[in-house]
Amino acid sequence: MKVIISGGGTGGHIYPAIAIADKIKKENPKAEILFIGTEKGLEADVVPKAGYKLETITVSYLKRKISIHNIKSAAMLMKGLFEARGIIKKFNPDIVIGTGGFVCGPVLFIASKMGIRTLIHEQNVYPGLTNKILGKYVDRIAISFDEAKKYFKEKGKIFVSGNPIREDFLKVDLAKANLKYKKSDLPLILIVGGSGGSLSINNAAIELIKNNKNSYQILLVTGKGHYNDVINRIGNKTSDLVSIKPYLDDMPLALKACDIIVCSAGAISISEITALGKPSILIPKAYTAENHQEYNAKALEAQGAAITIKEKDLNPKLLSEKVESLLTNKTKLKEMEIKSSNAAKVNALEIIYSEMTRLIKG
Ligand SMILES: CC(=O)N[C@H]1[C@@H](OP(=O)(O)OP(=O)(O)OC[C@H]2O[C@@H](n3ccc(=O)[nH]c3=O)[C@H](O)[C@@H]2O)O[C@H](CO)[C@@H](O)[C@@H]1O
Repeated sequence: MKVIISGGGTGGHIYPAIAIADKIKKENPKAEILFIGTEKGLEADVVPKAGYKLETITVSYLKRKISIHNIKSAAMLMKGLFEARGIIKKFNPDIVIGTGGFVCGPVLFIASKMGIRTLIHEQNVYPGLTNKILGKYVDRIAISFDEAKKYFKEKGKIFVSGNPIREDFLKVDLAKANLKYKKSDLPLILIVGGSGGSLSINNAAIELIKNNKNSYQILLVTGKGHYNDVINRIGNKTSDLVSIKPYLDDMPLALKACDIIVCSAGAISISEITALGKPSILIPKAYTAENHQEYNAKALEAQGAAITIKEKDLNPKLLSEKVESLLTNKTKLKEMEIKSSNAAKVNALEIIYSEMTRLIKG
């Protein structure tokens, strides 16, 4: 079996792609897998580290309105289409899978025109622009939430899979996780603003760190682009109970070790949080397309597994109150853990794998 997988830009698109690749390899160790991404996206770092070959193409994002930017992007798109065609022709895959991000546009479009089987996966309730356009051309559309159905015209191609997450999250060892991330018996608060970090979450976390009365540990993951600024602003106003990292390559260990996670509301982060049954304080990023992170967060809050703070309401005092009120109410924390586990959907990989094999055979 030969498979091309394309997905890029942010972790929310790349990690589902890696999870699908790992599943294919597990079921079919002889399968050949090639990733197509861009040089600048997070995939350029993460995909080779996961042990997969990555080819890159030229790509630029489209704005949702007509603009000069879009004319330039169209020229780059033509180049990207040409490059994608060359890579696909040479590799000769049985199927091409897309997990979102602009890079998927030319790859999946040209693959469909070349008569190759195609499948896309959408992680959010509100689909990304690339996937909405691709819906017309691909053979199958995997969605994670029933509500996403209404945004695609091609109803007959849709199936609900849920979000695929890396198997490491499902088999992570607690003792190993604690050894790596817990420095004492105090509760651990993991703070992370998705794969790119979040300025407003970092701002609130800096104050939390400066004012921490040594009642809990903090692991702040800033995002690579924010790290130096955060370190400069905190200076020496920190303690042994605080750890600050730009990015974690072993998120399953950190998530397993934490008692509460404070996080933006990306769809893949939420799937990982529920897979490990963690209570969360979710701060949806306000500028995401159609405010989709707020929908993600509200859905989990409605199930009693999370507390949501809107980005515009976020301040260090409010965050600190929410963290402390959870830590002092063990019954509520336990309840949230159970409800978080109940919200988990962990068979997405089986569903996607069986659909893709059916598609290849058919
Ligand atoms: C700003 C924006 O538009 N973000 C979108 C993007 O987000 P983003 O990439 O932030 O998405 P998520 O929060 O869903 O996923 C982040 C992924 O990166 C991993 N991770 C993160 C930090 C780290 O240090 N190490 C690490 O491994 C997480 O474990 C997770 O697998 O894609 C998601 C899925 O389409 C969307 O729901 C998000 O709204």
